[in-house]
This record gives sequence, structure tokens and C-alpha cells, in this order.
Amino acid sequence: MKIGVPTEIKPDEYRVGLTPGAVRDYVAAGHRVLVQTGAGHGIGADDATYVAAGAEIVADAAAIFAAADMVVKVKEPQPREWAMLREGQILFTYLHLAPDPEQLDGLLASGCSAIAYETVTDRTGGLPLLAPMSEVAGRLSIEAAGAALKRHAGGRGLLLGGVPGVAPARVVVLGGGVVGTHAARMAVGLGAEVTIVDRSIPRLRQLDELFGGRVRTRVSGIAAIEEEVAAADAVIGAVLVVGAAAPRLVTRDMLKLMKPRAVLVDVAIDQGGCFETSHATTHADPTYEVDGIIHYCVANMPGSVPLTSSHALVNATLPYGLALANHGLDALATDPGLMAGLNVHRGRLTNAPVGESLGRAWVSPADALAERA
Ligand SMILES: NC(=O)C1=CN([C@@H]2O[C@H](COP(=O)(O)OP(=O)(O)OC[C@H]3O[C@@H](n4cnc5c(N)ncnc54)[C@H](O)[C@@H]3O)[C@@H](O)[C@H]2O)C=CC1
Ligand SMILES: CC(=O)C(=O)O
Ligand SMILES: [Mg+2]
Repeated sequence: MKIGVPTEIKPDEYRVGLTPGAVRDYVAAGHRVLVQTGAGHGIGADDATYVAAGAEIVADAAAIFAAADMVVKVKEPQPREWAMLREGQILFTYLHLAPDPEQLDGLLASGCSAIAYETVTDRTGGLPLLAPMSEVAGRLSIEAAGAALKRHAGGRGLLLGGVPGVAPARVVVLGGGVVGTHAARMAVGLGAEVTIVDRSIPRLRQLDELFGGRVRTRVSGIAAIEEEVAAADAVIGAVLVVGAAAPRLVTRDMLKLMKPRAVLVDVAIDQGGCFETSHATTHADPTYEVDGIIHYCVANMPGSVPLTSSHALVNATLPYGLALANHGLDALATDPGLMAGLNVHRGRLTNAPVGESLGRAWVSPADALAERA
């Protein structure tokens, strides 16, 4: 199979879909890998390094999309990329379709088969291709909160950990999954007072054990969220309902209860955001203010640490990518977790939560594959 790796074009996105190390594995398995010139710039891997790994360098994205049987990316395709996808081609990348009907229409019109990293599942129901970036984003979320809390940045002027004799900041984490756990770990490490809110009581039990009583835990609900948000200096939005638009847990009215210049970091913004007042921002201009509350809503947080992130992502995607390269879409039939990743196939939407979030018709991936092989 011909594997295409275009340069990422989302603003301030420095990750790359395949590292030179991963290229070696594809080439060793008998595949050709076409890499756009400069695609590895953000991780310090120049064209010569990719060539040494066995890749062929291609001048532009159009040539990659024209030649590749499978395009391997990081971020959701941008409008000029939808236009280059075609029938029979596999797209393997993050998609985050629930808040993005225009992208869905672009993918449906292309006829491609699009597999979303964020809906691939493993045997335990975990999200193996989302988890590494959630680890990164969870850790970064506390750095973002700490930066936004600084007075010159518009925040309350508070140090997350305080100092002896002065109370630390109160950090509330909504959602105790991968992002939430890694955010809590960083916040606890810095000495902040941390509360994790989740709708799953078994998950809260695990977190209580994991942190040895060093975090407070609360069951999610309107009253609990209102109380916690009112007391918080920083709130990290880290909830997920797989594939679906994020639940809007913090309403605009709740902002009025908050301390002036407190900070909201909406990591869940890639699924539409869990604060009513969230809209996506960029690394170049990451924050804005609503009713005196600072919002940070960067949808590609791991893109700012591409060396860590590209390697962590490719470590996880490589076995799945190789299975697709070796067997094409037949790889889905033998791995129900990879089947769950199929969001679009030859003009059909194949993910139920995306369909329900957007009010669109959908069919199961297996039915779509059987109907339109
Ligand atoms: N902005 C960015 O750059 C990045 C964003 N993300 C996003 O972060 C979000 C979280 O991802 P993960 O931690 O991997 O998901 P996860 O599935 O590991 O954890 C989500 C948690 O949210 C909880 N939850 C769901 N509904 C809830 C509710 N109503 N109240 C309280 N808790 C609720 C679940 O029980 C679960 O524990 C996702 O939207 C993901 O795409 C991940 C990486 C990078
Ligand atoms: C998961 C995601 O949105 C990212 O890594 O950018
Ligand atoms: Mg997006």
C-alpha cells in the first residue's frame, strides 16, 4: 500500500502523522511511504532523515493525496484537504466530527473511508489512540491554567501552589478520565487543592485510591458543579461521552457565581466544549474573557509539544496503521475496536453518537462495509 503523510496545516500544529522510526516499520512490512517535504520540521526530522528511514519525499499535499491509498495525519482534515480526499482512500487521523458538520459533509462528499483515532476502542473499552494525547493535554492544562491565572495575563494573580502561610489555588477538574487524571496529578504535584468531579462513582473510587486521599472527589450533578465552580480559581473541562458532543456542564449563569478573573480551561473543546461560553482558540491567541472569567480553549493543545506528542501518538497508532496497510479495511472485521473507529465510509456516516449529536442518519460500520465494499 502507498501511505501518504502530509504536513499538518492547522494553525500552530507541529506534530506529524508518522515519525521516521514508524516509517521504517511500514517500509519493512513492504509498503511505500510518501512524506510531504518539511512534514517533520516540527519534530526536528528533516527530509533526509525520512529518506534514510525509507520514505519518498513529495513536493506538495496534492501529490500525496493523489497517490496515497491511506493518508495518515494528526488533526482533522481542513477544508482544502477534504477537497483532495477521494473514493476508496483511507483517512486515518483525529476527526472530532460531533461539533463539526461542515467537515462531516466534506468527508461524506469525498467518498473516503475515515477512521477517527478518538473513537477506536480497546478490549477494556478504553480509547487507545486518544489516551496519549489526553495524557499530554491533561498535563498541559495545568500549565495553561497557571499561566492564565497570572495577573498580567488577565487572571486572579494567584500561584497554583501558594506558599507556606498562604493558601494554594483551588483547581476543579470536571471529568476524571485520562485528561482529568493527568491534570490532577500535575495540580497535586504543584501543591494546589484539587477536586475531581465525575459521573462515575466507580471511577471516583479508583481516583480516591490512586491519589491516596490527596484529592477531593464529587459525583457530577448541577448542584455539585455549581458549588465547586463557585469556589474554584481554575476549572479544567475534561469530560467525554465517546464520539458525542461534550455535555455543557458549566452554563453562562454559573460564571456569575465565580470569583472574578478565575480561569476555565476547556480541554473538551475538540468535542465542542463543556462550558456554554467556550469557543475554540489557537496557541497564538489562546485566551479570551467572558463576564470577567478567563477562557482557554485550544483544540490542539498537544501540537505545542510536538516532540513528546508525535512520538506518543505514533507509539499508539503504529500497530493499527500497519494492520490497515497490510489488510486494508478487512482489518476492521478482525478488530471490533478498530471497527468502532470508522466514522465515514463511501458517503455514509457510520458513528451513532456523531449522528445523534448532529441529527444525521447513520448506519453501523459493519453494515456500511457490507453494503459498499
Ligand atoms: N484540546 C485538546 O488539545 C485535547 C482534547 N482532548 C479531549 O479531552 C476530552 C477528555 O478526554 P479523555 O480524558 O481522554 O476522556 P476519558 O473518556 O478518559 O474521560 C472522560 C471522563 O468524563 C466523564 N464524564 C462524562 N460525562 C460526564 C459528566 N456529565 N460529568 C462528569 N464527568 C463526566 C467520564 O465518566 C470519564 O471519566 C475529550 O473531549 C478529548 O477529545 C484530548 C486531548 C487533546
Ligand atoms: C485529541 C486532539 O484533539 C489532539 O491531540 O489535538
Ligand atoms: Mg477540531
